[in-house]
Amino acid sequence: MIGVIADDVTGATDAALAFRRTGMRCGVYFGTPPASGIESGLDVVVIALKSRTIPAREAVAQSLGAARTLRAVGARQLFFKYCSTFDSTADGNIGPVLDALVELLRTDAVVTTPATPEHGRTTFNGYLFVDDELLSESSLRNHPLTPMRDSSLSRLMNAQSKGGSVVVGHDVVRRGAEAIRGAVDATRHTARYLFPDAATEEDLLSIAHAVLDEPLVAGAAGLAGAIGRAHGSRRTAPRAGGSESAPTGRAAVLAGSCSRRTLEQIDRMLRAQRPAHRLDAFASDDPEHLAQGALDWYDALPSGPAPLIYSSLPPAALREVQDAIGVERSAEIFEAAFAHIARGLRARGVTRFVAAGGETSGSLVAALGIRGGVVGVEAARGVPWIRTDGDLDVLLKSGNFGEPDLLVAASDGSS
Ligand SMILES: Nc1ncnc2c1ncn2[C@@H]1O[C@H](COP(=O)(O)OP(=O)(O)OP(=O)(O)O)[C@@H](O)[C@H]1O
Ligand SMILES: O=C(O)[C@@H](O)C(=O)CO
Repeated sequence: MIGVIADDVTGATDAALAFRRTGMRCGVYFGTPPASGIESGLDVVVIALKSRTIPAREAVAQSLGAARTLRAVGARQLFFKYCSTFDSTADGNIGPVLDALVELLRTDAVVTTPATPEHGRTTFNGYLFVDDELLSESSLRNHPLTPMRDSSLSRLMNAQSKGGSVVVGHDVVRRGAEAIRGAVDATRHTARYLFPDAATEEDLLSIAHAVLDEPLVAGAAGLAGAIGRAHGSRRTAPRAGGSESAPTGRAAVLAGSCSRRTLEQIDRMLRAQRPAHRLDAFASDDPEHLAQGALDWYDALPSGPAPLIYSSLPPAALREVQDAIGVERSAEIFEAAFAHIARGLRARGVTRFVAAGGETSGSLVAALGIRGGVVGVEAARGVPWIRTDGDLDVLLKSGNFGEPDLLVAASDGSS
Protein backbone atom coordinates (compact mmCIF):
# COMPACT_ATOMS: atom_id res chain seq x y z
CA MET A 1 0.00 0.00 0.00
CA ILE A 2 1.18 3.52 -0.76
CA GLY A 3 0.58 6.12 1.93
CA VAL A 4 0.20 9.69 0.72
CA ILE A 5 0.62 12.72 2.98
CA ALA A 6 -0.74 15.79 1.20
CA ASP A 7 0.00 19.29 2.43
CA ASP A 8 -3.42 20.60 1.40
CA VAL A 9 -6.83 19.18 0.64
CA THR A 10 -7.06 20.11 -3.02
CA GLY A 11 -3.63 18.57 -3.54
CA ALA A 12 -4.88 15.44 -1.79
CA THR A 13 -7.84 15.03 -4.12
CA ASP A 14 -5.64 15.79 -7.13
CA ALA A 15 -3.21 13.01 -6.11
CA ALA A 16 -6.03 10.61 -5.20
CA LEU A 17 -7.55 11.09 -8.62
CA ALA A 18 -4.19 10.47 -10.31
CA PHE A 19 -3.85 7.13 -8.50
CA ARG A 20 -7.49 6.19 -8.99
CA ARG A 21 -7.33 6.80 -12.71
CA THR A 22 -4.76 4.01 -12.91
CA GLY A 23 -7.23 1.63 -11.29
CA MET A 24 -5.86 1.75 -7.75
CA ARG A 25 -8.27 1.53 -4.84
CA CYS A 26 -7.84 4.82 -3.10
CA GLY A 27 -9.30 6.30 0.10
CA VAL A 28 -9.05 9.97 1.11
CA TYR A 29 -9.04 11.06 4.75
CA PHE A 30 -9.13 14.66 5.92
CA GLY A 31 -6.80 14.93 8.91
CA THR A 32 -5.12 11.83 10.31
CA PRO A 33 -7.71 9.27 11.40
CA PRO A 34 -6.98 6.61 14.01
CA ALA A 35 -5.43 3.57 12.30
CA SER A 36 -8.63 1.67 13.06
CA GLY A 37 -10.59 4.24 11.02
CA ILE A 38 -8.74 3.43 7.78
CA GLU A 39 -10.47 1.01 5.47
CA SER A 40 -8.49 -2.14 4.84
CA GLY A 41 -7.63 -3.45 1.39
CA LEU A 42 -6.86 -0.09 -0.17
CA ASP A 43 -3.94 0.31 -2.58
CA VAL A 44 -3.49 3.95 -1.70
CA VAL A 45 -4.43 5.85 1.45
CA VAL A 46 -4.30 9.63 1.12
CA ILE A 47 -4.20 11.75 4.26
CA ALA A 48 -5.02 15.38 3.55
CA LEU A 49 -3.46 17.90 5.91
CA LYS A 50 -3.66 21.67 5.88
CA SER A 51 0.01 22.14 6.54
CA ARG A 52 1.35 24.10 3.60
CA THR A 53 1.56 27.48 5.31
CA ILE A 54 1.36 26.72 9.03
CA PRO A 55 4.53 27.06 11.17
CA ALA A 56 7.13 24.48 10.07
CA ARG A 57 7.27 22.81 13.47
CA GLU A 58 3.52 22.10 13.36
CA ALA A 59 3.70 20.93 9.76
CA VAL A 60 6.44 18.48 10.76
CA ALA A 61 4.48 17.20 13.76
CA GLN A 62 1.30 16.68 11.73
CA SER A 63 3.16 15.01 8.87
CA LEU A 64 5.03 12.65 11.21
CA GLY A 65 1.71 11.75 12.84
CA ALA A 66 0.24 10.92 9.43
CA ALA A 67 3.38 8.96 8.47
CA ARG A 68 3.26 6.83 11.60
CA THR A 69 -0.41 6.02 11.07
CA LEU A 70 0.16 5.14 7.43
CA ARG A 71 3.04 2.85 8.36
CA ALA A 72 0.93 1.25 11.07
CA VAL A 73 -1.70 0.30 8.49
CA GLY A 74 0.87 -1.17 6.14
CA ALA A 75 2.22 1.59 3.88
CA ARG A 76 5.36 0.31 2.18
CA GLN A 77 6.08 3.59 0.47
CA LEU A 78 5.29 7.11 1.64
CA PHE A 79 4.55 9.80 -0.93
CA PHE A 80 4.70 13.39 0.28
CA LYS A 81 2.38 15.36 -2.01
CA TYR A 82 3.28 19.03 -2.31
CA CYS A 83 2.10 21.54 -4.88
CA SER A 84 3.02 21.25 -8.55
CA THR A 85 4.17 24.86 -8.29
CA PHE A 86 6.28 24.07 -5.20
CA ASP A 87 4.16 26.46 -3.10
CA SER A 88 6.11 27.11 0.09
CA THR A 89 7.65 29.93 2.07
CA ALA A 90 11.39 30.53 2.46
CA ASP A 91 11.23 28.61 5.76
CA GLY A 92 9.31 25.65 4.44
CA ASN A 93 7.30 23.58 4.75
CA ILE A 94 8.36 21.15 2.02
CA GLY A 95 11.98 20.95 3.21
CA PRO A 96 11.37 20.56 6.96
CA VAL A 97 8.66 17.93 6.43
CA LEU A 98 10.82 15.92 4.05
CA ASP A 99 13.84 16.18 6.37
CA ALA A 100 11.71 14.77 9.19
CA LEU A 101 10.34 11.96 7.03
CA VAL A 102 13.87 11.06 5.86
CA GLU A 103 14.90 10.74 9.50
CA LEU A 104 11.79 8.75 10.44
CA LEU A 105 12.31 6.27 7.61
CA ARG A 106 16.11 6.29 7.95
CA THR A 107 16.47 6.73 4.22
CA ASP A 108 19.12 8.75 2.44
CA ALA A 109 17.96 9.75 -1.02
CA VAL A 110 14.59 11.15 -2.00
CA VAL A 111 13.61 11.47 -5.62
CA THR A 112 11.18 14.29 -6.05
CA THR A 113 9.58 16.24 -8.84
CA PRO A 114 6.64 18.63 -9.02
CA ALA A 115 6.41 18.04 -12.77
CA THR A 116 2.83 17.36 -13.84
CA PRO A 117 2.59 17.81 -17.60
CA GLU A 118 -1.21 17.50 -17.65
CA HIS A 119 -1.34 20.65 -15.50
CA GLY A 120 1.34 22.37 -17.60
CA ARG A 121 4.10 21.89 -14.99
CA THR A 122 7.41 20.70 -16.45
CA THR A 123 11.02 20.86 -15.34
CA PHE A 124 14.23 21.28 -17.27
CA ASN A 125 17.76 21.67 -15.87
CA GLY A 126 16.06 21.83 -12.48
CA TYR A 127 13.94 24.85 -13.37
CA LEU A 128 10.17 24.66 -12.98
CA PHE A 129 7.93 25.90 -15.77
CA VAL A 130 4.21 26.72 -15.59
CA ASP A 131 2.93 26.33 -19.14
CA ASP A 132 5.48 28.28 -21.17
CA GLU A 133 6.71 30.54 -18.35
CA LEU A 134 9.25 30.06 -15.60
CA LEU A 135 7.51 29.65 -12.24
CA SER A 136 8.94 32.97 -11.05
CA GLU A 137 7.53 34.76 -14.09
CA SER A 138 4.10 33.14 -13.84
CA SER A 139 1.09 34.41 -11.90
CA LEU A 140 2.39 32.37 -8.95
CA ARG A 141 4.81 35.20 -8.21
CA ASN A 142 1.76 37.03 -6.79
CA HIS A 143 0.36 34.20 -4.69
CA PRO A 144 -1.18 35.65 -1.50
CA LEU A 145 0.58 33.30 0.92
CA THR A 146 3.47 31.69 -0.97
CA PRO A 147 4.68 34.06 -3.68
CA MET A 148 7.09 32.05 -5.83
CA ARG A 149 9.94 34.32 -6.92
CA ASP A 150 12.53 31.68 -7.84
CA SER A 151 12.22 28.81 -10.34
CA SER A 152 15.27 26.78 -9.37
CA LEU A 153 14.08 23.71 -7.49
CA SER A 154 17.42 23.00 -5.87
CA ARG A 155 17.80 26.62 -4.70
CA LEU A 156 14.26 26.57 -3.30
CA MET A 157 14.87 23.23 -1.60
CA ASN A 158 18.32 24.08 -0.24
CA ALA A 159 16.91 27.21 1.39
CA GLN A 160 14.47 25.14 3.47
CA SER A 161 16.07 21.72 3.99
CA LYS A 162 19.17 19.91 5.17
CA GLY A 163 21.35 17.57 3.17
CA GLY A 164 21.57 19.32 -0.18
CA SER A 165 19.93 18.59 -3.49
CA VAL A 166 20.98 17.82 -7.04
CA VAL A 167 19.35 17.93 -10.43
CA VAL A 168 19.25 14.79 -12.57
CA GLY A 169 19.32 16.16 -16.08
CA HIS A 170 17.00 15.24 -18.90
CA ASP A 171 19.89 13.50 -20.68
CA VAL A 172 19.86 10.92 -17.86
CA VAL A 173 16.07 10.73 -17.52
CA ARG A 174 15.52 10.02 -21.17
CA ARG A 175 17.89 7.02 -20.93
CA GLY A 176 15.28 5.41 -18.65
CA ALA A 177 14.78 3.93 -15.20
CA GLU A 178 18.16 2.14 -14.97
CA ALA A 179 20.05 5.33 -15.69
CA ILE A 180 17.97 7.24 -13.15
CA ARG A 181 18.54 4.54 -10.54
CA GLY A 182 22.27 4.79 -11.28
CA ALA A 183 22.12 8.53 -10.60
CA VAL A 184 20.23 7.94 -7.36
CA ASP A 185 22.76 5.39 -6.16
CA ALA A 186 25.70 7.58 -7.15
CA THR A 187 24.33 10.52 -5.16
CA ARG A 188 22.89 8.61 -2.23
CA HIS A 189 25.60 9.68 0.20
CA THR A 190 26.28 13.15 -1.11
CA ALA A 191 22.89 14.80 -1.58
CA ARG A 192 19.58 14.02 0.05
CA TYR A 193 17.20 15.26 -2.63
CA LEU A 194 17.25 14.53 -6.35
CA PHE A 195 15.19 16.50 -8.83
CA PRO A 196 15.01 14.57 -12.10
CA ASP A 197 13.91 16.64 -15.08
CA ALA A 198 10.52 15.67 -16.49
CA ALA A 199 8.71 17.21 -19.41
CA THR A 200 6.47 14.32 -20.45
CA GLU A 201 4.43 11.45 -19.01
CA GLU A 202 7.10 9.13 -20.40
CA ASP A 203 9.81 10.89 -18.36
CA LEU A 204 7.64 10.52 -15.26
CA LEU A 205 7.06 6.84 -15.95
CA SER A 206 10.83 6.23 -16.13
CA ILE A 207 11.26 8.09 -12.85
CA ALA A 208 8.41 6.10 -11.29
CA HIS A 209 9.99 2.78 -12.32
CA ALA A 210 13.26 3.95 -10.77
CA VAL A 211 11.67 4.69 -7.38
CA LEU A 212 9.17 1.86 -6.90
CA ASP A 213 11.23 0.34 -4.07
CA GLU A 214 12.20 3.59 -2.37
CA PRO A 215 10.56 4.09 1.04
CA LEU A 216 9.97 7.79 0.45
CA VAL A 217 9.20 9.85 -2.64
CA ALA A 218 7.74 13.30 -3.03
CA GLY A 219 6.12 15.43 -5.66
CA ALA A 220 2.80 16.21 -7.25
CA ALA A 221 0.04 14.41 -9.14
CA GLY A 222 2.29 13.78 -12.16
CA LEU A 223 4.60 11.44 -10.23
CA ALA A 224 1.64 9.95 -8.33
CA GLY A 225 -0.09 8.91 -11.55
CA ALA A 226 3.17 7.58 -12.99
CA ILE A 227 3.76 5.45 -9.90
CA GLY A 228 0.22 4.11 -10.28
CA ARG A 229 0.95 3.22 -13.89
CA ALA A 230 4.32 1.71 -13.02
CA HIS A 231 2.60 -0.63 -10.61
CA GLY A 232 0.67 -1.90 -13.58
CA SER A 233 -2.44 -1.25 -11.61
CA ARG A 234 -4.67 -0.62 -14.59
CA ARG A 235 -5.38 -4.33 -14.48
CA THR A 236 -7.04 -4.18 -11.04
CA ALA A 237 -10.71 -3.26 -10.68
CA PRO A 238 -11.51 0.34 -9.74
CA ARG A 239 -12.79 0.78 -6.25
CA ALA A 240 -16.52 0.30 -5.91
CA GLY A 241 -18.56 3.05 -4.34
CA GLY A 242 -17.26 6.09 -6.23
CA SER A 243 -20.20 7.93 -7.74
CA GLU A 244 -19.99 7.76 -11.52
CA SER A 245 -22.15 10.78 -12.33
CA ALA A 246 -21.87 14.34 -11.09
CA PRO A 247 -23.89 15.01 -7.95
CA THR A 248 -27.06 17.05 -8.12
CA GLY A 249 -27.92 18.32 -4.61
CA ARG A 250 -28.48 21.96 -3.70
CA ALA A 251 -25.22 23.75 -4.51
CA ALA A 252 -23.17 26.75 -3.44
CA VAL A 253 -19.78 27.99 -4.58
CA LEU A 254 -17.27 29.39 -2.08
CA ALA A 255 -14.14 30.97 -3.55
CA GLY A 256 -11.22 32.27 -1.51
CA SER A 257 -8.59 31.64 -4.15
CA CYS A 258 -7.03 34.71 -5.74
CA SER A 259 -5.32 32.65 -8.43
CA ARG A 260 -5.60 33.78 -12.03
CA ARG A 261 -7.76 30.86 -13.13
CA THR A 262 -10.17 31.24 -10.22
CA LEU A 263 -10.58 34.93 -11.08
CA GLU A 264 -11.54 33.93 -14.63
CA GLN A 265 -13.98 31.34 -13.30
CA ILE A 266 -15.58 33.93 -11.01
CA ASP A 267 -15.88 36.26 -13.95
CA ARG A 268 -17.77 33.52 -15.80
CA MET A 269 -20.13 33.12 -12.82
CA LEU A 270 -20.80 36.86 -12.83
CA ARG A 271 -21.34 36.92 -16.59
CA ALA A 272 -23.75 33.99 -16.26
CA GLN A 273 -25.66 36.22 -13.82
CA ARG A 274 -25.28 33.82 -10.94
CA PRO A 275 -26.16 35.50 -7.64
CA ALA A 276 -22.85 36.62 -6.13
CA HIS A 277 -21.77 38.13 -2.85
CA ARG A 278 -18.24 39.37 -2.15
CA LEU A 279 -16.76 39.31 1.33
CA ASP A 280 -15.02 42.62 1.96
CA ALA A 281 -12.53 42.88 4.81
CA PHE A 282 -12.62 46.68 4.59
CA ALA A 283 -16.34 46.58 5.43
CA SER A 284 -15.69 44.38 8.47
CA ASP A 285 -12.70 42.42 9.71
CA ASP A 286 -14.86 40.28 11.97
CA PRO A 287 -15.28 36.83 10.34
CA GLU A 288 -18.59 36.15 12.07
CA HIS A 289 -19.97 39.47 10.95
CA LEU A 290 -18.81 38.88 7.37
CA ALA A 291 -20.36 35.42 7.45
CA GLN A 292 -23.65 36.63 8.88
CA GLY A 293 -23.85 39.25 6.12
CA ALA A 294 -23.36 36.52 3.52
CA LEU A 295 -25.95 34.22 5.09
CA ASP A 296 -28.51 37.05 5.38
CA TRP A 297 -27.90 37.74 1.68
CA TYR A 298 -28.37 34.04 0.92
CA ASP A 299 -31.61 33.91 2.93
CA ALA A 300 -33.04 36.76 0.86
CA LEU A 301 -32.31 35.07 -2.49
CA PRO A 302 -35.26 33.81 -4.51
CA SER A 303 -34.89 30.15 -5.49
CA GLY A 304 -32.74 29.90 -8.58
CA PRO A 305 -29.25 29.00 -9.67
CA ALA A 306 -26.50 28.25 -7.18
CA PRO A 307 -24.92 31.33 -5.62
CA LEU A 308 -21.28 32.34 -5.37
CA ILE A 309 -19.75 33.74 -2.20
CA TYR A 310 -16.19 34.92 -2.75
CA SER A 311 -13.35 36.99 -1.33
CA SER A 312 -11.08 36.64 -4.36
CA LEU A 313 -9.38 39.77 -5.63
CA PRO A 314 -6.90 40.48 -8.42
CA PRO A 315 -3.26 41.12 -7.38
CA ALA A 316 -3.32 44.91 -6.91
CA ALA A 317 -6.54 44.94 -4.87
CA LEU A 318 -5.33 41.94 -2.88
CA ARG A 319 -2.13 43.78 -1.98
CA GLU A 320 -4.17 46.73 -0.67
CA VAL A 321 -6.01 44.43 1.74
CA GLN A 322 -2.82 42.67 2.78
CA ASP A 323 -0.97 45.97 3.32
CA ALA A 324 -3.81 47.34 5.43
CA ILE A 325 -4.72 44.24 7.43
CA GLY A 326 -1.68 41.98 7.15
CA VAL A 327 -1.14 38.86 5.03
CA GLU A 328 -1.77 36.32 7.76
CA ARG A 329 -4.56 38.20 9.46
CA SER A 330 -6.51 38.75 6.25
CA ALA A 331 -6.13 35.08 5.30
CA GLU A 332 -7.36 34.07 8.76
CA ILE A 333 -10.35 36.40 8.53
CA PHE A 334 -11.52 34.95 5.22
CA GLU A 335 -10.82 31.34 6.14
CA ALA A 336 -12.79 31.75 9.38
CA ALA A 337 -15.61 33.52 7.54
CA PHE A 338 -15.83 30.70 4.97
CA ALA A 339 -15.96 28.18 7.82
CA HIS A 340 -18.99 29.93 9.37
CA ILE A 341 -20.61 30.29 5.95
CA ALA A 342 -20.14 26.61 5.08
CA ARG A 343 -21.79 25.58 8.34
CA GLY A 344 -24.61 28.07 7.78
CA LEU A 345 -25.25 26.84 4.24
CA ARG A 346 -25.21 23.23 5.38
CA ALA A 347 -27.85 24.08 7.98
CA ARG A 348 -29.91 25.66 5.18
CA GLY A 349 -29.88 22.51 3.07
CA VAL A 350 -26.85 22.88 0.82
CA THR A 351 -25.35 19.44 0.17
CA ARG A 352 -23.10 20.18 -2.83
CA PHE A 353 -20.18 22.48 -2.08
CA VAL A 354 -17.83 23.78 -4.74
CA ALA A 355 -14.76 25.37 -3.13
CA ALA A 356 -11.97 27.24 -4.91
CA GLY A 357 -8.54 27.33 -3.27
CA GLY A 358 -6.61 24.84 -1.15
CA GLU A 359 -6.64 26.82 2.10
CA THR A 360 -10.26 27.78 1.55
CA SER A 361 -11.21 24.15 0.86
CA GLY A 362 -9.31 23.05 3.97
CA SER A 363 -11.29 25.47 6.05
CA LEU A 364 -14.57 24.22 4.58
CA VAL A 365 -13.74 20.56 5.11
CA ALA A 366 -12.80 21.20 8.75
CA ALA A 367 -15.88 23.34 9.37
CA LEU A 368 -18.21 20.68 7.99
CA GLY A 369 -16.49 17.96 10.01
CA ILE A 370 -15.73 15.93 6.89
CA ARG A 371 -13.39 13.08 7.80
CA GLY A 372 -13.11 11.20 4.57
CA GLY A 373 -14.60 10.34 1.26
CA VAL A 374 -14.59 8.46 -1.97
CA VAL A 375 -13.17 9.84 -5.21
CA GLY A 376 -15.98 10.29 -7.68
CA VAL A 377 -16.39 11.67 -11.17
CA GLU A 378 -13.71 14.06 -12.50
CA ALA A 379 -15.17 17.55 -13.02
CA ALA A 380 -11.92 18.89 -14.48
CA ARG A 381 -8.37 17.65 -14.79
CA GLY A 382 -7.17 17.04 -11.23
CA VAL A 383 -10.52 18.00 -9.71
CA PRO A 384 -12.73 15.06 -8.68
CA TRP A 385 -16.03 15.19 -6.86
CA ILE A 386 -15.66 13.69 -3.40
CA ARG A 387 -18.64 11.88 -1.87
CA THR A 388 -18.04 12.38 1.81
CA ASP A 389 -18.74 10.07 4.71
CA GLY A 390 -21.36 12.59 5.85
CA ASP A 391 -23.50 12.51 2.68
CA LEU A 392 -22.17 15.73 1.21
CA ASP A 393 -20.57 16.17 -2.19
CA VAL A 394 -17.59 18.46 -2.34
CA LEU A 395 -15.51 19.68 -5.23
CA LEU A 396 -12.23 21.01 -3.88
CA LYS A 397 -10.59 22.96 -6.65
CA SER A 398 -6.96 24.04 -6.66
CA GLY A 399 -6.65 27.73 -7.41
CA ASN A 400 -5.31 27.39 -10.92
CA PHE A 401 -7.19 24.26 -11.98
CA GLY A 402 -10.21 23.81 -14.22
CA GLU A 403 -11.53 25.35 -17.40
CA PRO A 404 -12.94 28.88 -17.10
CA ASP A 405 -16.52 27.55 -16.92
CA LEU A 406 -15.81 25.02 -14.14
CA LEU A 407 -17.59 26.86 -11.32
CA VAL A 408 -20.65 27.49 -13.48
CA ALA A 409 -20.79 23.89 -14.69
CA ALA A 410 -20.10 22.25 -11.32
CA SER A 411 -22.84 24.23 -9.57
CA ASP A 412 -25.43 23.89 -12.35
CA GLY A 413 -28.90 22.58 -11.78
CA SER A 414 -29.41 23.89 -8.25
CA SER A 415 -32.69 25.39 -7.08
N1 LIG B 1 -9.46 39.47 -0.43
C1 LIG B 1 -8.48 38.81 0.19
N2 LIG B 1 -7.54 39.48 0.88
C2 LIG B 1 -6.54 38.81 1.53
N3 LIG B 1 -6.43 37.47 1.55
C3 LIG B 1 -7.36 36.77 0.89
C4 LIG B 1 -8.42 37.40 0.19
N4 LIG B 1 -9.19 36.46 -0.36
C5 LIG B 1 -8.63 35.28 -0.04
N5 LIG B 1 -7.53 35.47 0.72
C6 LIG B 1 -6.69 34.43 1.28
O1 LIG B 1 -5.82 33.97 0.26
C7 LIG B 1 -5.56 32.59 0.46
C8 LIG B 1 -5.86 31.88 -0.85
O2 LIG B 1 -5.38 30.60 -0.71
P1 LIG B 1 -6.12 29.32 -1.28
O3 LIG B 1 -5.21 28.19 -0.97
O4 LIG B 1 -7.51 29.24 -0.78
O5 LIG B 1 -6.17 29.59 -2.84
P2 LIG B 1 -5.05 29.19 -3.90
O6 LIG B 1 -3.72 29.40 -3.31
O7 LIG B 1 -5.40 29.91 -5.14
O8 LIG B 1 -5.33 27.66 -4.09
P3 LIG B 1 -4.28 26.45 -4.24
O9 LIG B 1 -3.46 26.43 -2.99
O10 LIG B 1 -5.18 25.28 -4.34
O11 LIG B 1 -3.50 26.74 -5.46
C9 LIG B 1 -6.48 32.10 1.59
O12 LIG B 1 -5.76 32.02 2.79
C10 LIG B 1 -7.52 33.21 1.64
O13 LIG B 1 -8.12 33.32 2.90
O1 LIG C 1 -0.23 20.16 -7.30
C1 LIG C 1 -1.08 21.03 -7.48
O2 LIG C 1 -0.91 22.01 -8.23
C2 LIG C 1 -2.35 20.94 -6.68
O3 LIG C 1 -2.68 19.62 -6.43
C3 LIG C 1 -2.18 21.65 -5.39
O4 LIG C 1 -1.55 21.16 -4.49
C4 LIG C 1 -2.72 23.03 -5.30
O5 LIG C 1 -2.97 23.39 -3.98
